[in-house]
Amino acid sequence: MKKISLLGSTGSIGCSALEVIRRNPTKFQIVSLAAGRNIDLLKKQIEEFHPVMVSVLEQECAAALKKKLSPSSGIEILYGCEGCCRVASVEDADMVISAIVGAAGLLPTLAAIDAGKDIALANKETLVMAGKLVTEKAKYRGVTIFPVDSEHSAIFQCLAGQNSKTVRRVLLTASGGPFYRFSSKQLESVKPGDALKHPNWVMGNKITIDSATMMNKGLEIIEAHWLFNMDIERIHVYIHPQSIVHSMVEYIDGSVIAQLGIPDMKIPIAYALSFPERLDCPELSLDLFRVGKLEFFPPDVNRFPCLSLACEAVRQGGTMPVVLNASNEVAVEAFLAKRLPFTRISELVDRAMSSHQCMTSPEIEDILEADGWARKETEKLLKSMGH
Ligand SMILES: NC(=O)C1=CN([C@@H]2O[C@H](COP(=O)(O)OP(=O)(O)OC[C@H]3O[C@@H](n4cnc5c(N)ncnc54)[C@H](OP(=O)(O)O)[C@@H]3O)[C@@H](O)[C@H]2O)C=CC1
Ligand SMILES: CC(=O)[C@@H](O)[C@H](O)COP(=O)(O)O
Ligand SMILES: [Mn+2]
Repeated sequence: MKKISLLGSTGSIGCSALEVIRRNPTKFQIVSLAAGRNIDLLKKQIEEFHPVMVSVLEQECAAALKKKLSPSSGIEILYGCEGCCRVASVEDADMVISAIVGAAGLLPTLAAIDAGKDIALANKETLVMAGKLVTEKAKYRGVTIFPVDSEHSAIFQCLAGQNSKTVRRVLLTASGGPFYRFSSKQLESVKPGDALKHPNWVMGNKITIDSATMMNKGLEIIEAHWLFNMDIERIHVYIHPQSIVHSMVEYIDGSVIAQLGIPDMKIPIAYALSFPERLDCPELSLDLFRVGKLEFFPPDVNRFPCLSLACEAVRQGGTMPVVLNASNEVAVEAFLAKRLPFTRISELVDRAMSSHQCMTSPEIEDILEADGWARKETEKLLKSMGH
């Protein structure tokens, strides 16, 4: 029985992970949960999975949750980043699923690694912000990071333990989002409601907007760079509107190995939880006759500049990817709040990166400082741009 701590239990990945666990009660057991503010859903999860410890975003949420639960539940209720880090390092857990959205996922994931837990990693921002630190720490602690992100799970499966020296390149697939056929002019007037309609995946709001700007693919290039120790020049993005081929690996002999499946996150989650075994999921079946065609196109970095910004951030290294990520988080929130036009998301990130004094080889304190600086700077730029 694998004991699991789940961070971000009330989110899209969190709920899919609980569905996998629900269907495999003899294989997995939840020991702790962390969420943000959705205490109604968290209460239901507590009553079903009986964790010994939970954490929520703020003290008020913890107090409200305590009132809703039976006094005899005996559960420990914590809050804030500290509470989340305790959930992530709870003694009993073998594995931590890191599925909080954004930079808030970094410290709890590091706490889990420090405590020697294997990680099922959905929170790509962790590797974008602190890839060097996280991978080095994981190696030192003997911790394995299993990718949950669908493309990285695909690459992991295509690599099948092979030495990366035998790999010529990685073909990272992207749906292109809802606007991949839009002209620059059309992109100027897209609204949050349009951008939140991903053609193939049902996901949280932040990653859905990132898919629409293609910043998601930029973040995923950085994620693949750290997970598979691969230069970004060997990571090539392919627009694949069907989201059936989740990524491919080309070997030095010319063989290309792909992983295919329906677009359902339960597949990569199940693999990360059960590796090296595979779980029986009869309902998750791919009918290629129904899919009919699989198409591949090159990305257009002129209409989707976030891809180039992400590559530039890795090339500069140090704290630049931290700024890319933080500035993007602020810009996405501003777009969702209808403060910022869609096409200005990339412009804002670009401007924040341009005004950053990049620091090489940052420690965790430097990373957090750069994150805070970028958030303030982006807010300042937003105002100076009249938003
Ligand atoms: N959704 C998907 O299919 C995929 C997601 N990912 C990645 O996985 C991560 C999660 O994405 P997704 O599930 O879509 O996001 P959601 O927005 O659906 O869920 C986010 C989760 O994080 C919690 N949360 C947010 N902020 C905090 C905080 N400060 N402290 C503690 N908990 C917090 C939320 O709590 P609450 O709702 O209670 O406030 C919620 O449980 C992201 O990094 C994303 O890029 C990667 C591949 C696919
Ligand atoms: C499900 C998943 O892994 C997402 O990251 C997804 O790939 C987003 O789709 P895009 O390819 O449109 O970014
Ligand atoms: Mn992905």
